[in-house]
Amino acid sequence: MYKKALEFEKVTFSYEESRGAILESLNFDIKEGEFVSIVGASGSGKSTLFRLITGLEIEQTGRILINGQQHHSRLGHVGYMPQEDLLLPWRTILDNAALPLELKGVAKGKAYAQVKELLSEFGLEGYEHRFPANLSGGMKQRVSFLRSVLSGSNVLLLDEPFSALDAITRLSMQEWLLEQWQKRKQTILFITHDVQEALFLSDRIFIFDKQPLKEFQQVKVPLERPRSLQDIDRPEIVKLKHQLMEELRMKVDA
Ligand SMILES: Nc1ncnc2c1ncn2[C@@H]1O[C@H](COP(=O)(O)OP(=O)(O)OP(=O)(O)O)[C@@H](O)[C@H]1O
Repeated sequence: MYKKALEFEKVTFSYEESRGAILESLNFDIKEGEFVSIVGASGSGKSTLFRLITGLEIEQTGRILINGQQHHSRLGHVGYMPQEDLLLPWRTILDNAALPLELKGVAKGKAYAQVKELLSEFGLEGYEHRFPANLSGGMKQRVSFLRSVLSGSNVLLLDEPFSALDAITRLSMQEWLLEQWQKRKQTILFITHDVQEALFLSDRIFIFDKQPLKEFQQVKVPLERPRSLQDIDRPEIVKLKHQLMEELRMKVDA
């Protein structure tokens, strides 16, 4: 039996009961060290799922377990990287990256030392005293990722982290993320609108349909690791990509 990093057991959630449930008795689990992407139409509940996992929203019924444990408050038990980098413009890169440690009460000197150890791996060495406005989009996302890694959790939730980047930067960030994931062996849950990105990165893809979300289709990506960007051009993967895009289109039209 594999170790589970995240479990949903019969989870039901609605923002307002009168408007119906977003999730209804939903069950799924994610293995420790797995990379799972979620694709689905706008409004299908992807961000709501993240808000539940982070503890920003609370389920009405059912259980959510992180590393096999149900927490009274889930806040701080997962690393979360939002769509926009949310770096504080008045703080340097060093101070932005040290924020989760500071919030945990780690002394400033110790927090800086931990950040500095990782700067070169994140391609940020020499930039630590700059402010976010003086960094490229890809670099800002790396600072944001560094911050979620420093949260200390082995479960990371990434909400369309590369959607605002240009195509070339996006591809190099995808490769970089895979390298980091392979090195750190964290569990990643990744929201994207890009089926090709999901295929390149993931072990499994969850396809969210209409609400209420009771169950969803899952696809296991038939690619071994390590992967390179050329793998995406294999005929069987191109075929799967078109199939998934067609299914998503039909769900939107339905
Ligand atoms: N704070 C809120 N209060 C009430 N309803 C909400 C709230 N946030 C989201 N919703 C509704 O919940 C449903 C799911 O929204 P959610 O943001 O989870 O979708 P999504 O799949 O992340 O969409 P997108 O791809 O556009 O980000 C939508 O119908 C949305 O209108």
